[in-house]
Amino acid sequence: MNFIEFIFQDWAANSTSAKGRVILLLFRIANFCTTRKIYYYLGYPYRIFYKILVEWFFCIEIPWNTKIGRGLRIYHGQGLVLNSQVVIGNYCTLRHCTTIGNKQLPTGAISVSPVIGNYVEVGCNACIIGEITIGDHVTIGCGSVVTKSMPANAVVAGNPAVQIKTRLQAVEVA
Ligand SMILES: CC(C)(COP(=O)(O)OP(=O)(O)OC[C@H]1O[C@@H](n2cnc3c(N)ncnc32)[C@H](O)[C@@H]1OP(=O)(O)O)[C@@H](O)C(=O)NCCC(=O)NCCS
Ligand SMILES: CC(=O)OC[C@H](N)C(=O)O
Repeated sequence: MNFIEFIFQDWAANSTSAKGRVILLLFRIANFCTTRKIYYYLGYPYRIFYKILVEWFFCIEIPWNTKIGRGLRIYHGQGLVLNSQVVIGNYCTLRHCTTIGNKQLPTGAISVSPVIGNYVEVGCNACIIGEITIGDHVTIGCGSVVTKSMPANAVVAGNPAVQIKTRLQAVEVA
């Protein structure tokens, strides 16, 4: 992927959200610094600019080096906080007031962060924390607190979040 393809890889997915497009364009320019060591050094001033603009003014924290697949969609573009160790697959959707990150373990150590599959849809006000895996095509309901791994195609909701149905069942009912 060349630079232009790299920085516009989320553009089409955010066709209904100019703000989502701008935030992810700014992120991908910073994220490009992960692709070669020379860009890590050359991109340092830009990463400071990115951090100040996106964290302080847009109130979105997506660390520059977070591993995120193509086609991420951000709806509503506020109050979103990701840990840099989070891994997100292709074509996922994140909404406002959502946190994805680590937790403190009983030993006092800090856990690793979630690994999220492809085509995962996250409702608003969700917290997804700890060493867990979210399978492909999972839907996470609004207000969910997800602390356990979830299988592919699950629709999960609640605090603590549990599987309430599969995505196929959700489609059959609709
Ligand atoms: C999780 C979700 C996808 C499920 O949708 P659905 O398949 O239509 O589910 P249903 O409405 O049939 O609900 C099934 C059960 O789960 C419960 N439930 C649904 N969403 C829930 C949620 N977010 N938290 C807790 N319980 C939830 C319902 O109350 C219902 O319980 P019941 O069987 O005791 O009556 C949806 O409710 C949701 O939360 N979507 C996120 C949307 C969002 O973020 N919108 C904001 C836009 S900005
Ligand atoms: C707040 C709201 O209903 O937003 C709708 C939007 N399409 C979304 O799914 O995020």
